[in-house]
Amino acid sequence: MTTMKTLEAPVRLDSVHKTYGSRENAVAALRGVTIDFPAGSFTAVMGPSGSGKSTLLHCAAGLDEPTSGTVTLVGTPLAGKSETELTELRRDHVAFVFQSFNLMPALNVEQNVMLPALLAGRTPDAAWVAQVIDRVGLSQRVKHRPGELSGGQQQRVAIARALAGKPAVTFADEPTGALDTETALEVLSLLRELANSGQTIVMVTHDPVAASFADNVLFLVDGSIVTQMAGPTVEQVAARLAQLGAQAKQARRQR
Ligand SMILES: Nc1ncnc2c1ncn2[C@@H]1O[C@H](COP(=O)(O)OP(=O)(O)OP(=O)(O)O)[C@@H](O)[C@H]1O
Repeated sequence: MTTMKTLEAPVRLDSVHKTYGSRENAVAALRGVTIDFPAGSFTAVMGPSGSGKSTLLHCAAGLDEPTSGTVTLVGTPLAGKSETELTELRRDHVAFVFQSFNLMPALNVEQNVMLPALLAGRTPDAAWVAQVIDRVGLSQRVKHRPGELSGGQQQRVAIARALAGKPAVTFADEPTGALDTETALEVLSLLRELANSGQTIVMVTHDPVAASFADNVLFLVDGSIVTQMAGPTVEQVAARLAQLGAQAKQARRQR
């Protein structure tokens, strides 16, 4: 029995606007985004280059501050929070998985997975660390350094590190961008499992295959969510992207 579904969504954006620069240099990266990411949901964020995907992820994670509107992360409104408060909130509830893995090259697999706990001044739970490393299939590699692992294995270390802190939310920015097809599928299956076990996953991707692992796809154009797709298939996502691309081209011609 889980009570997850009855709780407030761990990530909520309400009328979020983000404008970079000012006056003649102003760029409206988000233009009024309202969306809830429910507990245990896996959402893919897609859209053309420059449509605001990374900005949405950064605002949702408290890494960037909206110009207006509100972001609520695990029940805490982010407005007015200090950098220290935001760092603590992220440390306790949020994990990140990036295209570039972001592992420490001098540390082995086990040490990389333990690092967030050590940085937070906590004693890592060795049994749990061993369990998450096993879960991503790397228990034979605990003493290896990132340089001795394949790209897919490195990304699995990054996912194990994300898992180790038992975060409520994982933000992933093109997590399979640097991986071959087979390892990409392994990483996506892991993210899918995490969502099934109650974590909330928000993933920016350009890849319809990656998006097809999500429960829901948000399509951003020019800083607005123009459409959503539940239960996406690769073909449906690819077709919608092509359609949005054609519309954007036509809109540019008419300007
Ligand atoms: N720090 C910044 N200063 C000025 N403009 C920015 C900054 N960051 C992003 N932008 C602009 O905001 C808009 C949205 O950028 P964002 O990176 O969110 O898009 P994206 O959809 O993630 O793009 P891509 O798929 O190319 O990574 C773009 O026009 C971009 O040039």
